[in-house]
Amino acid sequence: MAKQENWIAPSILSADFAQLGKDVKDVIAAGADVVHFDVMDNHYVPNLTIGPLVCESLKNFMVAEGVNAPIDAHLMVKPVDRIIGDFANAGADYITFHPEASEHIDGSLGLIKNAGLKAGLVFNPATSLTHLEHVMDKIDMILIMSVNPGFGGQSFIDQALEKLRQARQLIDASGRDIRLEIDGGVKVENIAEVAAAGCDTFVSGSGIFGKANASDANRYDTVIQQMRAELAKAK
Ligand SMILES: O=C(CO)[C@H](O)[C@H](O)COP(=O)(O)O
Ligand SMILES: [Fe+2]
Repeated sequence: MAKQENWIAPSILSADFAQLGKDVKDVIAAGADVVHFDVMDNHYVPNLTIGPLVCESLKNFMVAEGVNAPIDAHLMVKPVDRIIGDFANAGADYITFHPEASEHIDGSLGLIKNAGLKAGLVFNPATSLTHLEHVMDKIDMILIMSVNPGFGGQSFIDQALEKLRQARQLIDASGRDIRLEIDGGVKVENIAEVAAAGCDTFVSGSGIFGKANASDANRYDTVIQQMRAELAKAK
């Protein structure tokens, strides 16, 4: 299956939570495609973020303001099953989870698919892609972590590039429309290399919402245009 259109997915982990709706509206208006919504439980990962209530408020705000972008809920929650329905009701469009956080990967994927959402598996730097073997027919997204999950602002782990290439081969062999997403340490400087490895969905938190862009009046337009220009080079 040919690579899908490139999507830039700002991670709201690095947004200003005191003005989350405004930050999301501005970043989508600046040309981003997807809202990457990081959910951390202080158990599966050593950090605590936001849950379904915030997802629902954000979705309602987006609908009211005409902000048209899918919400990509990255669940770093163990066990994951109980919270899946809450995120489906809260307006998430994609739900991805980590194989280590599910007792029955096929069952958890089924909960997401039966709720009418797109489903994906997330692979930490040391997690094998073999978890995909028997569930490729239920997957809409593969998310490769290029940092260990838990925090924004970490450095990109280069081994993720080889994993992206392997995942791209699996997607091509499946003949299905499966998005290949990267998460962690993605910036203007390395996005072209990531795209060349087969990625089509680029999460970036600190690279978009970071300090460098905080004081700029066109703060998100500039960085997203630069990312698009780099992606065009990678074609
Ligand atoms: O899932 C995550 C961390 O677990 C975040 O999505 C990720 O770290 C994005 O932040 P940054 O682009 O700053 O690395
Ligand atoms: Fe994430």
